[in-house]
Amino acid sequence: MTPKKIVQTGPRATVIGSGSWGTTFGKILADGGAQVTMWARRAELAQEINEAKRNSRYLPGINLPRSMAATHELSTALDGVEQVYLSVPSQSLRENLKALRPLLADSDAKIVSLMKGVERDTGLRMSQVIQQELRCDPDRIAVASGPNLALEIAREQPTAAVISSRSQETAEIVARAARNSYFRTFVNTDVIGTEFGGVLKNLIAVAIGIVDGVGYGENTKASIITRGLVEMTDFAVANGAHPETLQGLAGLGDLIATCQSPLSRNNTAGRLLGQGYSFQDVVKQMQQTAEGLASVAPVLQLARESEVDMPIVEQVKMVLDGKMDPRDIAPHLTTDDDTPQGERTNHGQADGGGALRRALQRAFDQFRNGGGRAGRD
Ligand SMILES: NC(=O)C1=CN([C@@H]2O[C@H](COP(=O)(O)OP(=O)(O)OC[C@H]3O[C@@H](n4cnc5c(N)ncnc54)[C@H](O)[C@@H]3O)[C@@H](O)[C@H]2O)C=CC1
Ligand SMILES: O=C(CO)COP(=O)(O)O
Repeated sequence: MTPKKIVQTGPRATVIGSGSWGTTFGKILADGGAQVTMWARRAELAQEINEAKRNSRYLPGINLPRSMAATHELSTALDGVEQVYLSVPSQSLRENLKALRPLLADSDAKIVSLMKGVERDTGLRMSQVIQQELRCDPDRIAVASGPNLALEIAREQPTAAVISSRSQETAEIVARAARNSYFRTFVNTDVIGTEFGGVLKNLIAVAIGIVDGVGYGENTKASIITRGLVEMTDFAVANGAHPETLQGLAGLGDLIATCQSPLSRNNTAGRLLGQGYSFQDVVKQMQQTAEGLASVAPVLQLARESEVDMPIVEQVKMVLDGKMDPRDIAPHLTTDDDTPQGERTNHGQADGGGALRRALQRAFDQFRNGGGRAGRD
């Protein structure tokens, strides 16, 4: 095949984090014409990317674009940057932002989260942590999500994603940069729904891994995926998302990809739990980030606060805590009482508008009390 000729006339983009997704996203941007610098924690990895155009630990067998540069010096990485893409484990984002902040003090660069977790101690989404730590205009912040298993995209398999920002203009600027012959980006302005889609599908993927590990078949998995989407949508809508976002790439799309693929780290972690490994053993065995494991507790806390039932996530937590034998997991069979439950796939409607009504009530209460809780949308 004739090598592609790509002219790097696009924006100067820096990716913070050279793991599997950060490096893949750097390739997406470079193949779309951006001038890409990767920041890596380890000097040896920066050197490997620069000299061999490889990241052998995270993307074995993948040739990276010749134009892609890398450094382990943050100040070099951020010099003159127009777009900053963040791809570190969610629990380490805040500490990384503290180092970035002085270097971006005079910058109006767009800041894009590629991450799919919530902060364990605060329950905040990544865009909220960015806004807090960089103290920047939320219109400069975007998030990327969708069915985006890194290795498939690094192999240039055709894929779609969504870029979301409160500002349509920012979403479009980022979507134009993060687009090439094998990667297509759509836009929306529902940041809450887009971020929660990515967080919640990880938890459902852990559940699917567990039942897979136990040896249950397709009926069980399809039941959990379908009920999982209801659970994801109820939760996201109660926390301010638009239900249609959860039917899109960042919700259903990512749920399908993550629940089906052995490449998924969340799915893999679940499978190990289902095979009988303890939570501690699973954490030791995982070579890469499985965000779902850290997001379970804060998501359940938010669910309690917003009065949303999450039987699947509850049972995942019980398995993680060693309080439920994986063979007993059957979250789709959970019901509050003996009365047959409505299927409720039209969120905020068939339950008498419960989730929607509760979200409106909360907004009204916050308004009456003179504003929302700090840091939340
Ligand atoms: N891998 C994938 O297919 C996709 C991953 N994501 C999300 O991207 C985010 C990053 O995940 P991956 O790149 O897959 O993880 P990974 O485990 O492949 O790489 C994580 C990177 O962060 C670095 N790192 C670890 N701790 C750090 C710290 N304290 N400070 C700075 N850097 C640190 C590691 O050295 C590594 O380079 C996660 O939120 C994940 O959910 C989103 C879409 C696809
Ligand atoms: O987010 C992903 C695919 O869209 C990657 O999923 P895992 O983090 O489970 O590998």
